[in-house]
Formats: sequence, structure tokens, C-alpha cells
Amino acid sequence: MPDTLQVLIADPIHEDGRKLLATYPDIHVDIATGLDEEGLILKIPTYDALIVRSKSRVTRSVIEAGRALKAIGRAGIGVDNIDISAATEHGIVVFNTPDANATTTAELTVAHMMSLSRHLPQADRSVRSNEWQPTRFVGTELAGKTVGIIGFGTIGRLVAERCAALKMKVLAYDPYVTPEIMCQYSAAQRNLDSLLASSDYVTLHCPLTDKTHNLIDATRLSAMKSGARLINCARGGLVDEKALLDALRTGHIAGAALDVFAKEPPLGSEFIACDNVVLTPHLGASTKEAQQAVSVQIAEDVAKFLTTGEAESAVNLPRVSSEQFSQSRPYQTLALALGRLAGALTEAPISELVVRLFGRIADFDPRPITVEAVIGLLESRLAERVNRVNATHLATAQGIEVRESRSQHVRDYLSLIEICVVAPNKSTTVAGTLLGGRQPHLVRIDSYHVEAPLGGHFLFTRHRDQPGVVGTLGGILGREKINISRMNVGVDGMVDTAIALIGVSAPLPENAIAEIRALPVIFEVFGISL
Ligand SMILES: NC(=O)c1ccc[n+]([C@@H]2O[C@H](COP(=O)([O-])OP(=O)(O)OC[C@H]3O[C@@H](n4cnc5c(N)ncnc54)[C@H](O)[C@@H]3O)[C@@H](O)[C@H]2O)c1
Ligand SMILES: O=C(O)CC[C@@H](O)C(=O)O
Repeated sequence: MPDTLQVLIADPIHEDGRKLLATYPDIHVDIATGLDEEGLILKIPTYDALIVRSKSRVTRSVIEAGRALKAIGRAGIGVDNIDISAATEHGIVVFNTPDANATTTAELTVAHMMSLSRHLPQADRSVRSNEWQPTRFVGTELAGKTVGIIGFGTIGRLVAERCAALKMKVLAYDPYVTPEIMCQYSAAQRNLDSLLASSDYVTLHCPLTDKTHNLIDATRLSAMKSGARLINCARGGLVDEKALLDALRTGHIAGAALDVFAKEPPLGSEFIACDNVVLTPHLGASTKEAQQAVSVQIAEDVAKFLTTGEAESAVNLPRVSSEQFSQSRPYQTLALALGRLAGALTEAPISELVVRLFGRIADFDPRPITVEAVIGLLESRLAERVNRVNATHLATAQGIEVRESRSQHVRDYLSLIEICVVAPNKSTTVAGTLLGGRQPHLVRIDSYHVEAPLGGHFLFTRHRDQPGVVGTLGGILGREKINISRMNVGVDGMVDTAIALIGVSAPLPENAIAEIRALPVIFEVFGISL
């Protein structure tokens, strides 16, 4: 099936997502679950997309083995099992489902909080052992208690709303969220130390990163209120498990509810023999509703991206709505062509790329347009694949600073894109517009007014402004049996330099370019294919 897009599902996902993928005639799906890293490395090379949940580890080695890989879909929220930097460097889009299982996880958090307060798992075990000891399981009310939420994103906010409805006082710590937003969810902002010292329940809802690894360590546990309870439905690595065990044994922490563990499953973990903990097997996202929602959403996102290039909710791309993306699509094509032209006119190392949008186009989100200019500039310079995902990363690696600006000011055209490329001792500016709202059209090179459709092959020269130059060029082209389709000659008026942009039927051979370069009247010559 050479032209079929190949998708590998490597963890079990709800059947509705699989059914949705099956409705795409151009997509073929294979399912191979339970593969370890080595197994994935062997399996991945022919696949265009990979869909996983939290079990499969999509490491740099897996990504590098994925020679055809264009997209990785995570049916869930946390992407700590995917090497995002490696995916970005290789131009692979990573999708997750940021909202689809959030309510389900918030509900599990509240369930854990209630289990801890009322000793439900312990009481259940006791009754099953034919005991009847109501006084042993006297609990505490949630109403009137203080809950401290660490990480105030989607799930943290849902937990806050639920705790407020339970008449709890809600505190929140999140270095990236404003107190105003916290207030909208009935939460008061605190720094981490103050939150830990004041909360009867502390619940974690931040991602696992290098910065949050072991966020709750022995020091932070000892800073918690004596008799407080800890709930972790986020990621195992957020809590130092050894320190938590010690705090549970001394009774400083009265109880903990853990849905996630540093190593899953936590076989042989000392938590298993600890009676004041409630353990669940990473159930946060496990409801029928959430499993169906994450499966369908990830299938939709991956299929849409593979078949149309749209990537509305990618982890490693700026978020741009489908509507904005498709409205600016013709301008993206224009920016790509202008980037290619500016790159072709600049042989030296580039230090800066400036993308300026004028007129109506200034109303658009500039990012999808700018990134196409970067792709156009870089793609002929680099051997590796350059795309929307890795273009900015590759530009930075090349030492190119990318800047963009917008102005409603109309410059002769309703919309105009200007691209300026700065290299040592030289900067080149090209500007273009859309003809009929769709056709990329060049209108200027530096200060020369030049009109040409942005497509096909060109010969470009910068030469002394004197009679006979264009005739000489025409003679060389005729000898090479290359037809001229159109010709633009631009004169600045201020200097004795002119430019010629000649549309040609085929690329010029290197020897003809060298011959033109050797002419004393020629300052610069480029063969350009757009
Ligand atoms: N148990 C499960 O099955 C399950 C299900 C879904 C999500 N999760 C986990 O829950 C986490 C939270 O999910 P979400 O949808 O709310 O994510 P989110 O991205 O919407 O929110 C995470 C929040 O954490 C904050 N944050 C980042 N670093 C922080 C730090 N050092 N201290 C405090 N806050 C910090 C961010 O600013 C953000 O507001 C996910 O990363 C995922 O790992 C687990
Ligand atoms: O795949 C799962 O069931 C867990 C998902 C959960 O950890 C998430 O981050 O969304």
C-alpha cells in the first residue's frame, strides 16, 4: 500500500477512535500493543503516525527510528512518556487531548479525598474480614477544611470548583497562573510554603518535568500541617516516595492517596503494606466517557493532520484555530515562496529574518505565516526535513533570529508580506501579495519594483545599468535552448545598478551561471527555482 498513510496504535484505545480512523480511505491502521522500547524501534520505521496512551515510552531512539513519522498522538494529557524535544527537532507533531479526561481525573481526586477522610477502603476490607468496628473508622468532614491545590491548570481548576462546592476553603499554588484566575475558581493564591503549612489536604495537578521531579520531598512533607493528607493523581515522580513512606509511618502525614507511582506498576512497593494509604492503578482517566473522548479526539487530530496538515491542538506548535489557519493558508503559501526567494538571493550565512505583514493581513495571527517564511528560507540550505514543527528550532540552531511585525497601514496593496534577510554586509528584502486572493505574486526586490508570479524557474542578475546586458543574457539562454517566459528589469534611478529577473523554461546549467558570473558587468547572479 505505497500511498496509504500508515498509523500504528501501540496502546489500547477505545474502539470509537479506531472506527473513526477506519473511515479515512487513505489511512491504514495497525495495532501492536505491549511493545517495549526495542520492539517499538523495530516496528516504527514505516509508520507515518504513532498513537499511544501512557504505557508506551516514545524515547529519542524510537523517534529517530521513525523515519516516516510525522505525528505522535497521546490519548490523554501527560506527555512525559514522549521525548518532545526529540520530536520537535525531527519535525514530528505531537498531539495530546488536553480536556477530554480532565473531569474524570478531577472526580477521582475528590473520590480519593473522600476515601481518605472516611477510611472507605480500610472499612471495606474490615467488613470483608467479618469485623464490625464502626469506632475504628471515625472520619473527618471535608466541609470547613482547607485544600491546597498545586498546579492550577485544567484539572486543578475543576478540583477547585468541586472542593468549593463541598464548602472547603481552597488555596492554590501555580507559578504561571494569576491570582485573578484563581479567584474566578474560588481559590486564593499562596506560595508553596504557605500552602503546605495551611492545608489539611494537598493535591497535586502539575506536570512531571525536570523542575517538578520530587517537588514534594522530605523537607516539603515536614512543612505540611501535622495530620494533613496528600493526594497524587498527577504523576508518580512528583513525590519522593521514600520520604512519603517515612512521613506516613511517623503519622506526620495522616494519609495519602496515590493513583500514580514512580514505577508503574509499583510491584513490591512498601506502600502496599502501609494501611494509611489508598492505592489505585493509574485510574485517573479511566471512565467510559473519558476513554471514548480521548480515543476519538486523538484519532480525529492525527487523521486531520495526516490528510490536511491542520494541527489545531499540537503540543509542539502554537495554538491556532482551524478557521484562522485555513483563512491565512494562501498567505502562508506566499510567505513560503518569498522565503525561498530571499534564501536563493542570499549565499552568505544569515543572522536575521524579519517578516512584516501590511494591510488586511495584519489582522491574522502572524505565526503560521512567519513559520512558512522560515521553512522557505531554510529548506534549500539544510539536508534535513524542515517543517512547521522544527523550523524555529532549526533557525535558532543556525544562529538566525526570527522577528515579525504587523501594520494595518496599506502599502499600495490591500495585503503585503515583506521579508528581509540580513547577512554580513548585505540585506535582501522581497515583498509580495496575492493576485485574485490566491496567486502568490512578487512586487519588489530591495528597492526595485518587479512584477512576477512566484513559481517556476528564474535567472536573477544584479548588474551594471548599461545597454546590451539583457541581450547578452538572452544570447546565453538561447544557446542553452532555454526559453524566456517573462522578463523584468528594474532600475533604481539612484545608482547605476539594475536587476533582471527572467522567467525561464528550465534551470540554467552551472556552466552557464559561471559564464554569466564572469561577465565584467555582472555583480551577482543566481539561478532560482521556486
Ligand atoms: N492520573 C491520571 O490518570 C491523569 C489523568 C490526566 C492527567 N494527569 C496528570 O495531571 C497533570 C495535570 O493535568 P492538567 O490537564 O491539569 O494539565 P495543565 O497543563 O492544564 O495544568 C498543569 C498546571 O501545572 C502548572 N505548573 C507547571 N509547573 C508547576 C510547578 N512547578 N508548580 C506548580 N504548578 C506548576 C502549570 O502552570 C499548569 O497550570 C498532567 O500533567 C498529567 O500528568 C493524570
Ligand atoms: O492513559 C491513561 O489511562 C492515563 C492517562 C493520564 O495519565 C493522562 O495524563 O492523561
